[in-house]
Order: sequence, then C-alpha cells, then structure tokens
Amino acid sequence: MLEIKDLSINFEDFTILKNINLKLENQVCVILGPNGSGKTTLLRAISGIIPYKGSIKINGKEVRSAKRILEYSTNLQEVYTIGNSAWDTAKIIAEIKGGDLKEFTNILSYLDVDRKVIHKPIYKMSTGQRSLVSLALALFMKPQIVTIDEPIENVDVNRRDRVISLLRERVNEGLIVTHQKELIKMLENNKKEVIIYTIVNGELVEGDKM
Ligand SMILES: Nc1ncnc2c1ncn2[C@@H]1O[C@H](COP(=O)(O)OP(=O)(O)OP(=O)(O)O)[C@@H](O)[C@H]1O
Repeated sequence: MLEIKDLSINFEDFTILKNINLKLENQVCVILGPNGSGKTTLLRAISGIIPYKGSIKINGKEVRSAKRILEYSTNLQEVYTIGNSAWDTAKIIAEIKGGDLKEFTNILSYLDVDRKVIHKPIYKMSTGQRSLVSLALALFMKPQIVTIDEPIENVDVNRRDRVISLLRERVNEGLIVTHQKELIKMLENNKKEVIIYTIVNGELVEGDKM
C-alpha cells in the first residue's frame, strides 16, 4: 500500500509539488501533466532518491527512513547507474532482494533486447534500449509496488505491444507516468481499474486535465 500525505517538494526557491495526497491499494495510477510539471519528481520522491516534506509510506514504512533506494522498484534510470552494466545492476538487485536473474533475461528475451546490450553501461545504450532494460530491471523481481516513468515513449511499435502486455501482467500497484494517453485504455482490463491523475500547478488533480 502506498500512502502519500501533504507531500511538497521544492527545488531551490521553486515549489514543484504541493499538497499531494494519494492512497493506492492494489491499484494502478497513471499520472499525466505537461513538461516540467513534476511527474518524474514525484516518482523520484516515492523511490527515495530525493528529499521531500510530508509523508510517503510504502506498506506503512516511511520512504525517507528506508535503508537503501533499491528497496523500491522503479524504472528511473538514475537508480541503476550504480552498476557497470545493466547485467551487473540486475545481479546487485537480485542479491539484495533475493531474486532470480533468469526472470531478468526472460523479460529481455520477450522484449527482443539483444543480449549484448545488457553488458554495456546504461549510458551507452540507445534511448529505446535504455527504456526496455530499465523496465526489465524494475519488473524482474515481481515487485508489489512499482513506479514507471514513460514506459513506451521511445519504444518501437512492435515492442510497445509487449511492454503493454508486461505492464498489464506484472503491475498491480503503482504509478505510471506518461504523455501517451492511449496507454490508459491499453492498461485497463476487466480486473484492473486504472486511476488517472494530472499534475496541475504542482497539485495532483483527479482525472485527465490535459
Ligand atoms: N534536481 C533539480 N534541481 C532543480 N530543479 C529541478 C531538479 N529536478 C527537476 N527540476 C525541475 O523541476 C520541474 C519538474 O521536473 P520533472 O522532471 O519532474 O518534470 P516532468 O513533469 O517529469 O516533465 P517531462 O514531462 O518534461 O518529463 C522542472 O521545472 C525541472 O526543471
């Protein structure tokens, strides 16, 4: 369960997010909003990467008091640059969390990512490859809660369908940031409700306000 109360985030003298309240329990939430509105900032805060005011609790535990950022599953690429390559990073995640690396390679095969790619540092991958590998890293441990930033933005049409299938199958609770509104319909099925929010002037407003 994810519970956010009175969250606000400032960078230098600017307030990026304010009065954010959100509760998710076995729900998927899609976050819309214009460029620079604070979508990625919200995911960074939930992932424990940046400081925040207010409260963000995952299963009752305050994120800022988590011992390591890898406790939470996210496809934010900055989380994964700690490894020399995506493969090294997957090994670190699997070791910390006690998971199966085979799942990582299975997802990469499903997304048709060349095995050579995962042995490159993340910064040497193409933009689309980086998206696919980051998604595989975020999902291979079958996490309960995930945050996903722009999962289909730079992905070709054929792989896009596979990314959507993976998200439908594996994401039961979490936040997905996108500019691609068609993703909302694609994620919905008869079992899953997708809640939509838009960041408007730093606040989280229910529904599609774009
Ligand atoms: N570390 C930082 N220091 C200062 N300002 C920052 C920092 N990170 C983000 N910002 C600013 O915060 C605002 C929100 O950025 P963010 O990346 O969250 O936007 P976004 O909604 O994800 O945008 P986009 O749709 O363009 O990806 C922007 O104005 C950005 O310049």
